[in-house]
Amino acid sequence: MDVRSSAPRRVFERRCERYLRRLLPGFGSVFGIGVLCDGLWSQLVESAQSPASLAVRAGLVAIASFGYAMPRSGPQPVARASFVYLVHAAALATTARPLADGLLHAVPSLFVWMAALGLVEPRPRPCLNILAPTALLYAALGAFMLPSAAAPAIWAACVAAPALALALGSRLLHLRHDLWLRERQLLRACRYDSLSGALSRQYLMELAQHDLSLAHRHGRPLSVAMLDIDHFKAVNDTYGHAVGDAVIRALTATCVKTLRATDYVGRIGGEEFVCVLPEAGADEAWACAERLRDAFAGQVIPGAPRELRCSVSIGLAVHRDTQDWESLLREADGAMYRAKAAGRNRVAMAGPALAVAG
Ligand SMILES: Nc1nc2c(ncn2[C@@H]2O[C@H](COP(=O)(O)OP(=O)(O)OP(=O)(O)O)[C@@H](O)[C@H]2O)c(=O)[nH]1
Repeated sequence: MDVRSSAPRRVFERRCERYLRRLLPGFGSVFGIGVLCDGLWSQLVESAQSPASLAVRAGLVAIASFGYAMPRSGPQPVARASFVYLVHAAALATTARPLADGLLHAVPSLFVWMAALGLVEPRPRPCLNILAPTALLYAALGAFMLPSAAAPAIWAACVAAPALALALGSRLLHLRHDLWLRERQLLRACRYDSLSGALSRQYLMELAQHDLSLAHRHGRPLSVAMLDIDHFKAVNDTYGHAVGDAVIRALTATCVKTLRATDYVGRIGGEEFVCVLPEAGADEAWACAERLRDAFAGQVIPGAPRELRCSVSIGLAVHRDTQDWESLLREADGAMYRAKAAGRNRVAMAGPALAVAG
């Protein structure tokens, strides 16, 4: 199966954008240091290099730093990277003035920096958008400053460097996309139960603990419902496990349909589910549980050889000030067992004044 085609491309694109934004300061400053070192080297090796040229370079490197040292809220990273490349390319071109064939001296450095962009921005279009102004600048400089015999060398470099960046980028993009897909699959396998699509026990606990801390902090209500399918073993024994699985899926679907968008459901055991209802006090939780119980009891299980309806027993617990998640869950579990003992297909509320209804 080629999972690549089914992946939401925009999410991956946004991730690439964030990646470029994160790497730009490091990459830009290394580029700037490289440009300065290149200037120093030129001055040491070629005494003709005027100190003024080095000063101009340093000034341009400082200007380029606005492109990568800007706050995150600044312009788009592709525009900033393009600016950094163009200004650094102009800094490299300053060797063109004092040195004979100075422009040709700058080309190898520029070639390396242009080709290296593929490692930072592997997406073809943004990569070309960043490199195009720089390549055009050098092609134009070559046309104006070099004899016609030397200019084609610069033009070849201006085509070959972006081509190399694209080739590097395309390989990297492929690897990163594959890695990203695998990461998503792994995350999905950890967070969701494969049979029902409900949250996994682990992920439900993480979310619930977070929501419980918020409820604590802001003095808001939060309720937990523990659900257990009634006589599930008999369903399995009578109709087989495939129908049992359909019952599990039907209960999840009922929860998803019945709960509010801010509520969530997880499967924490074979036929046991937990619903977390943030912002719901006792009355709202009770109404929600009754709605859910009623909806499930009225649902015909798909795939059963004859008309089959199942029921669920629900235990409710409402969070109090100092309560932790484990004890809240224990209370909901205790209430659910009382709902079973009272005859099943009913809702029970934990607490000193025990209420059971169905
Ligand atoms: N089909 C299916 N069955 C499962 C799954 N996980 C657990 N079970 C079965 O769920 C049944 C649980 O039965 P019990 O705990 O005895 O409870 P019950 O029959 O629902 O009885 P009460 O809870 O007292 O109403 C067992 O037969 C398990 O084999 C699953 O993923 N699919």
